[in-house]
Amino acid sequence: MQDSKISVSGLNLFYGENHALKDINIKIHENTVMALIGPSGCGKSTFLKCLNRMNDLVDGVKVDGKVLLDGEDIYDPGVDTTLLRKKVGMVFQQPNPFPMSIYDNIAYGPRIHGIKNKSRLDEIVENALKGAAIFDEVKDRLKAPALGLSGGQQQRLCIARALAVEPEVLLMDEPTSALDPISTLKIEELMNDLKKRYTVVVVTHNMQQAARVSDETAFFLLGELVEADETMNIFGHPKDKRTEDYITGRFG
Ligand SMILES: Nc1ncnc2c1ncn2[C@@H]1O[C@H](COP(=O)(O)OP(=O)(O)OP(=O)(O)O)[C@@H](O)[C@H]1O
Repeated sequence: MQDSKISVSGLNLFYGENHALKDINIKIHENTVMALIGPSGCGKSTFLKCLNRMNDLVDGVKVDGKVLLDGEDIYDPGVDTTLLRKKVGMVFQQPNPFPMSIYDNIAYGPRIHGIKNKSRLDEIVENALKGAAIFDEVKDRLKAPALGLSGGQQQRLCIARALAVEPEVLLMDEPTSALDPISTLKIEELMNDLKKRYTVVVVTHNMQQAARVSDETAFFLLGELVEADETMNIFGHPKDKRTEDYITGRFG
């Protein structure tokens, strides 16, 4: 098995009095896709957002424990969260392109990080769009508004936008739940490709999707991580009865 890209130990998160994540310990390996599954409200999105400190933006949140990215604790007080979120990019459930051109959506992040040179930006935009398997569909209308794309195209554009700042980890929060089956398939194929260069962590409600796209799966229940293992073991030979009950549809 590959090295751990992310190593989480003793992670607890409270939203006020609500103990939403309870003593989570897990390793996420480099160049793999990890799926997070579990019933609604079990803490999947909360856990995902701990990996780039997006929860810091919520009032009244308290986090303790360690989240190591390449061995460095991302919760150390000295960590620059802007740089952290550059390394650990995120794609959300609803495609959320900015109300600007396709080109400017992708160039936005690199420009913020100081890249001004036109030919360098052109190159970044092209590579990011290619990396998200959407370049051929948009190459003749880069100056057109991003909001004119279909939902599935918008989501791949958002993936391209995340790739443009050269992340190492890509977090995806139910990235296909607002999409039709064909767009979903495209994103699933893309995930398989993305793991060659990035480490991907994806929240999904769709267990077939978890089985199709991921190398490892983590099952959460009521804020606890019940088990995490290779996907074929989780779906074929789960160790915990609760995992078996969930994947066989007995609850959730
Ligand atoms: N911003 C917030 N403020 C307060 N409580 C929150 C917040 N976000 C989530 N919670 C609570 O934390 C718990 C875990 O929620 P979370 O969204 O992580 O679950 P989830 O497994 O991703 O659910 P779903 O599958 O429905 O998206 C829930 O009890 C939820 O109500």
